[in-house]
Amino acid sequence: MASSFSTNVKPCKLALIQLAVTADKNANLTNARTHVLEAASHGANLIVLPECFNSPYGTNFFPEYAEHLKDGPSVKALSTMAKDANAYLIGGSIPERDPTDDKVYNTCTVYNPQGELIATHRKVHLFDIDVPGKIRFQESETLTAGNKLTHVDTEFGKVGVGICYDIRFPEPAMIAARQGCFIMVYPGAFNMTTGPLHWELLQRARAVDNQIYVAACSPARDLSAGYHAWGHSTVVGPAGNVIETMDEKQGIIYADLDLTKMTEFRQSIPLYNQRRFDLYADVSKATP
Ligand SMILES: NC(=O)CC(=O)C(=O)O
Repeated sequence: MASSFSTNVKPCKLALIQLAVTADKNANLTNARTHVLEAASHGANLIVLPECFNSPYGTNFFPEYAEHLKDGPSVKALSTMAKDANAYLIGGSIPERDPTDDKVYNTCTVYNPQGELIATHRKVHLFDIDVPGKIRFQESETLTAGNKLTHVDTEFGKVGVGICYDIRFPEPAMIAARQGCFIMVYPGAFNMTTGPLHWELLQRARAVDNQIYVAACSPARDLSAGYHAWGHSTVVGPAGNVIETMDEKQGIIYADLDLTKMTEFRQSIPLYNQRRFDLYADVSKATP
């Protein structure tokens, strides 16, 4: 099966904004705006914020900070930011309350340069882990899982979106790549146990298996908070190479994404024409 992504698109400059998150939602939104406009002033036209950038990361905080997408302050602020930045904005994630069932979701909202909300992704795989003596976290105590995969059409090509724990599952990235996405973007907040072990490894794995770009954007580490994020927001190329990464502090990294180079790499190692779907299933065809 040949690769189905289009190369007839503009190159783009990606920015990952590793924000310092506080307990003050308005301050978080103001900080996000400052950094989004800074990224845009450096030429970024695809800008990404971290998981849970408007609230502390913790199961007790999700219901307290949750808001409706229709008229919540975060969606309004993000839409204005995207418009003022004249850029696509992958708005990290926020705790979302659905007015129809009152359930709370960990939701990424995506905006075009006109500030229109063009996609939403609710975290599909909830972060429920228990590593004895290290970390126990059960998102399902207060969150409900989403039930769809998310691919967003942009003028730079199709973008796949997942949130944090979603990266541990190879299928969504595999499906996105085979359905024409050139990048998977994961707002995410790994921690001091799983970050050093798996953060970069998983990004490189998703990239090299699928010959796509992968970007993961974390909050900055705050040792006074209950959850210590690993940081290290990173962009990985279609060869599995780390293009750009950073430490645990607040900051921005940039990467020029070039689909021509991606095509050349795919032609030199042509996995897309060599798959043996006579021996194993094509998960992208089995999507409900
Ligand atoms: N926070 C997450 O959703 C995931 C995580 O930290 C991990 O997989 O490790």
